[in-house]
Amino acid sequence: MSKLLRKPNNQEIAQGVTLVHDVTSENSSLEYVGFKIIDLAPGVTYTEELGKQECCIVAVTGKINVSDRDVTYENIGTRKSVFEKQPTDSVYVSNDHIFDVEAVSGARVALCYSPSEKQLPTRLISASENGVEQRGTGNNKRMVHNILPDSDPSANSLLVVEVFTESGNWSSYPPHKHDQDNLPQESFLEETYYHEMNPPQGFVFQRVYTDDRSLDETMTVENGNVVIVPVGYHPVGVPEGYTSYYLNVMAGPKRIWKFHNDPDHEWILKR
Ligand SMILES: O=C(O)C[C@@H](O)[C@H](O)C(=O)CO
Repeated sequence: MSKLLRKPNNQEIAQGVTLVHDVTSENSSLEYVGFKIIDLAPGVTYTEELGKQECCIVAVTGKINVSDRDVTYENIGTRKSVFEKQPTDSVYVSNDHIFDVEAVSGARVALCYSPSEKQLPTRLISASENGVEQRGTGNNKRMVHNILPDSDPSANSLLVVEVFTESGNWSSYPPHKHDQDNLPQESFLEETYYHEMNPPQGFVFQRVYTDDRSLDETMTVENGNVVIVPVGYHPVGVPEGYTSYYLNVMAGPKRIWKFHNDPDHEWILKR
């Protein structure tokens, strides 16, 4: 099994709280990005003390209340399935806070982390604030929900987006990378991909590779899997009949998404 591909772990860590994924700097090669998926049964509360990390709490599905013990946002979350293709609500909580996530209905919640020292205000990022972008042409069309783009100064390091790629299409394509801290040409951002497919028996292919091919892995990614992108290009191809959803978390030393296209494939943009 690839070191970059994570299957759901589904560990019940408390009654009604299932830790589906847990990517940390201890169990991966990532330094800047941490990622969890938790499933909560209705009425159950998950609590976490952040320490020196900031967190973007994304209501992937279901309704939740989120509190940093100072401010509380109630009944947030907009969809039963990501494939309703509606943006959802999220909450940014800065380092050194304790937060509670209480499930109003059964809920799947993504917790996106990055190391952080400087406190910023807790903030509701409402669904209506998500910039919805249609990118690409032909079989490269995809739709993006910008939850925490680099134009939004709410976070110190985190960048968070959702991407929907229709049947037979490609995204993160032509292949691009962001693994050099060399602005203004390119930024260094690690990344995680949390994938879902509709219908759920579907799969996508994701390749992660570097110019020198010291890393070159092509993964068959199934519903609920996470792909870790420490470096390299990371295109996604979606087979006919299936729609792909993924939630991207990116972070690095500078909060700028400046990518570099693979020169071998950049011509695709110029057709
Ligand atoms: O435009 C896309 O296809 C989405 C990707 O850019 C994705 O968010 C990513 O690769 C980030 O580096």
